[in-house]
This record gives sequence, C-alpha cells and structure tokens, in this order.
Amino acid sequence: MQNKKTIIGTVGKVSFPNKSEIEYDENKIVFKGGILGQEVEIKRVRRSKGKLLNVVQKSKWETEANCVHSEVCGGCTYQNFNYDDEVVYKKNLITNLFEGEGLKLENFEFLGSPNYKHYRNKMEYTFSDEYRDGPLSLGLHMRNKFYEVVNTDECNIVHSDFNVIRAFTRDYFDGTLPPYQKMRHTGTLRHLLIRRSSIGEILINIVTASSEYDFSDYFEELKNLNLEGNIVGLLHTTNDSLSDAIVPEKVDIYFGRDYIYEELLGLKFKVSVFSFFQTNTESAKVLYSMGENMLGDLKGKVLLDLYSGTGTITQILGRNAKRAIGVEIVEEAVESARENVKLNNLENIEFICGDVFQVVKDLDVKPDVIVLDPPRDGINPRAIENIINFNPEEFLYISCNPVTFVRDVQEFLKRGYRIEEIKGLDQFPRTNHVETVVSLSHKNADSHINVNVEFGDEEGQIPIDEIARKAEEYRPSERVTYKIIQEYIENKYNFKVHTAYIAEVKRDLGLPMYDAPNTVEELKQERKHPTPEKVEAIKDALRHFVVIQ
Ligand SMILES: C[S@@+](CC[C@H](N)C(=O)[O-])C[C@H]1O[C@@H](n2cnc3c(N)ncnc32)[C@H](O)[C@@H]1O
Repeated sequence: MQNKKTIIGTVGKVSFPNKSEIEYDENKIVFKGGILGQEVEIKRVRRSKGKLLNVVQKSKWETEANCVHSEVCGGCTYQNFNYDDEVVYKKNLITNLFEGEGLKLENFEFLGSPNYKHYRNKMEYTFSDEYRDGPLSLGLHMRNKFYEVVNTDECNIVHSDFNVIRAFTRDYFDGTLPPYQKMRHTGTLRHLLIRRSSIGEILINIVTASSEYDFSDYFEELKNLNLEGNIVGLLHTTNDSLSDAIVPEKVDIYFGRDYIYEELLGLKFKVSVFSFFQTNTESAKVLYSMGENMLGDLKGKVLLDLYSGTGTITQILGRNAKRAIGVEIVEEAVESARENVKLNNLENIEFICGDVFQVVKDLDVKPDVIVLDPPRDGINPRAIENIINFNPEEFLYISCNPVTFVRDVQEFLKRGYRIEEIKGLDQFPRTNHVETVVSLSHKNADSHINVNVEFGDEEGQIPIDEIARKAEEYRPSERVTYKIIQEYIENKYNFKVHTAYIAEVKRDLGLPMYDAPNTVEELKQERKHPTPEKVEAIKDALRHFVVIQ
C-alpha cells in the first residue's frame, strides 16, 4: 500500500545522464536514477520532483545480475544489463539528447568498449562507516546515500589487485583508526587512491587528516601482499581541508616513486599521482585512434591540444605534425608531459602550463588543427570565442559529458564550422558515463569547378609573373567575422544587428557562409528579416571591410 508521500509508477522516459520520469496524476515527476521500464517507488519531494526509494519491478533491459553490489553501490548503473544492450541503451540516450537540442545525427556510430570488466586503472575509495556509526568501510558511496560507503569486495570493473589492496587496507585499520567525518571534521582516514597501469605498475596513496599515527607498518605489510602487479610507490597524503576532494597539502613518499609508467599506442607515459589519465587504457587506445582517423594526415601541420593532461593526445596525434603545443593547468601533469616527450624522443612537441582561458588570449600561433578535451564542465564559455578566433581548418572536440558537449558544439556551428563526423565510445562500461567525439571543419569549398590552363609566354598561355601578381591581389584580407561587422555597425549607426541578419544579407549577395549562424539557431527562432535600414548598414560594413566592392 502506498503511503501519501510515496508513489509507484513506471519509468516512461530517461534522459542523459541518469534522469528518469514517471507520470502521476497527469504530472511528470522527475528523479535521479531509474532505468527505462522499471516500476519504481519514489518519494515526492516537490510537485514535479521525486527521490528514488525502491525498484519494485526490474525493467526488461535488466536481464542479468553481474555484480553482487549492484543493489546498493552508487558506482555503477548498468550492471544488470547484457553489455550489448548497454551499448544500445547509451546510444539511444545520446541520440535523444542531441536531437532534443536540434542536432540531427546522421550515421551516428557509438562503439562499445573493448573490455567491459576489470578495465579501470585508477580508483579513489572513501573511508566511512558502512552504516552510520557502524564498522569501518572502504569503497564507493552507496547509491543515494551521503555518508555510507559500501565495501566493494567483488567489484568487477577493476583488476583483482585493487580488491586485494582495498580489502587489506580496510581490515588493517578496522578498529584502529576512525574514518574522517566531514560534517563533524573529526577522525583520520579519508581516501585510498590506487593506480595500476596495464604493464602492472601499482601506486598506492593513503589520504588522511593530520595524524601522529605511524603508517610504516601498514606500508610494509602492503609490500607483502600477493598481487599480480608490482608496487612501485607507496605514498601518504595529508589533507585537512573541509573539501571531500583529494587536495594534496603534503605528500610523503614512503617507498619508491610518486608516478607509474603506462604504455599506449607505441608511446610511453609517466603518470603522476594526481594527474589526469584516461581511466580505461584499452578504450583510450580506441579513442585516440578514432581521433587520429577523424583528423586525417597531420603532416606539415601545427596542432594545438587544449586541456592536454599528461600530453597523451599531444604526442599520439602530434608526433606526425610539424609542431604540437599542449596547454594544461595542472603543473605536475605538464612536468610529466615534458618528461614524456623526452622519453619518446619527440622534438616537435611543447607544453604550456596555464588556464586555457588565459593562454588562448595571448598565444601567438596559427594552428591548423585544434584538439579540445576539457573536463566535465566543458569549455569555459568565456574562452570559446578566443578559441574559435584561431580559425583553424579543423577542430576535434573530445568530451566525457554529452550535455556540455552539445552546448559547446552549438557555439562552433554558430561560427560557421560544420560537423564532419561525430562518434561515441563507451569509455566507462557499467556506469552512466560515455565519451563523444566530433570533428568540425570549415575548410571545404562550397563547390568546385575544373579549369584547364596552360602556363608560358606564348599566345593563349598565362605568364608565370602574371600569376604571382594575381595571387598577391587575391591574398585574403584578415577574416571579417560577424562580430567585427556588428561592432562596426554599432559604432557607426548606433544600433545592433543580429548575426542572422548579416547571414541573410550575405546569402542574398551570394557570399560564402563560412561563419553563418547554424540552422539549429535559425530553427529555434521565428524567422524575421532585417529592415531596409539594417540591410544598408550591413552592406556598408561589408564594403568597408572590402568583402564586397
Ligand atoms: C579530460 S582531461 C583530458 C586530458 C588529456 N587530453 C588526456 O586525454 O589524457 C582534462 C584535462 O584538462 C585539465 N584542465 C581542467 N581545467 C583546465 C583549464 N582551465 N585550463 C587548462 N587545463 C585544464 C585537467 O587538469 C585535465 O588534465
């Protein structure tokens, strides 16, 4: 029997990444979690908002039971799916998201991961209580719970070495040291961070609040564990901040080094403890190869890799380019990237440490290709204008968040870039995360004509000197952007003109539409036309900048 505040209904709609909808009393109630077709019990917290309490009946998508923790663990979402079904389900989620934003996808390919088990090369476990004030637990947060952590003894998305180290650590400290309680700011044990590379190098970092406790015995016992890989570094990080993020205030190396080596597509990478590195190494190989194929031959070209991490993309794609420059904010990652370049004997690659937003303001290069691989928040909206102003032939945008991806891609389309290819890849099987990749270009001509000419000084032939003179005459002047035209008009006429109006005048004059607002924007708005006064102002600006005579 349903009590007044709880509702039972069937999930009729899901949207990316993990939002579900049920209908109740002709209202739509949205909540986090849930799978299409599940019958769920939710608590209504507002008129159109709920909280998932229970799954009453599984969905038809949930045909398997692959993980003993799946009912409680907040780490995965799709453990009960057959993996092929998960790929289809995720593809549908992405397609719906794109189409909802007006991005019609043709031939959208979404690839499954080469490995959907034991794939993660890094885990950040949290110490807490299994139930409030219960025994020590070490693992991932329970689904929909703020404090409680599930002991992920049999987690199947990591290598068994992770499970051995995690279990040993929990047992070692149980009854010895208390977990850190972030609300009360008491206790000691905060996180356990483990990295394991595909060549078997293991780095273990225990993160605690300041403590007099001597961790050396714990570290010595870790060395004796029966693992398939080799421990190459044992670290102790002290963090007294209130934030739950692993903020390194002090890092002590107890044994070995504070980095591991990873190998990828013929290159070697030093990965330091806090640097970003793709968490699924096998699928990262597919991702980078996918990007390489989408961009084509980079020989003789200048590549700018924004948000470059330890420089994986800068090197994998940049090794074939004339010059490659990576930009990354984490100093430690840049140091590793510079060492990686030496390790791989690549001389055409350099790195700038800084915030992309600041760096692109002053960077004096003319890249032919820009790769962007930002964190989940996407490209800083205040940086995107300057990034597009580099006006490269091609952009390759790699994203781990389709929501910010769609938002950002629209900016490129508004500025005249068009989608060449768009693909997706399941980098994170069993979880609700995916990777999407798009190549955007404006380098293709709108049409081609073939002309046969003969060069020389005879009659009917074109003299070589004349060609050089003409080439000089036709050298394109600095690109006149919509923004430049808008600024000119505002200064001279004291009114603003919409980019769609400039596009319309250009279209009427038969001019190329490289940086025209995209169809998505046009479709969203009711179609209006510029007044004759605005048409004249736009034509004046186009004459002023010698776009027309
Ligand atoms: C998704 S990772 C991509 C790393 C790299 N491309 C790779 O595949 O390994 C995003 C990177 O952006 C960096 N980052 C985040 N914000 C940044 C900013 N404002 N400026 C420069 N780098 C930033 C992060 O430190 C992280 O290394």
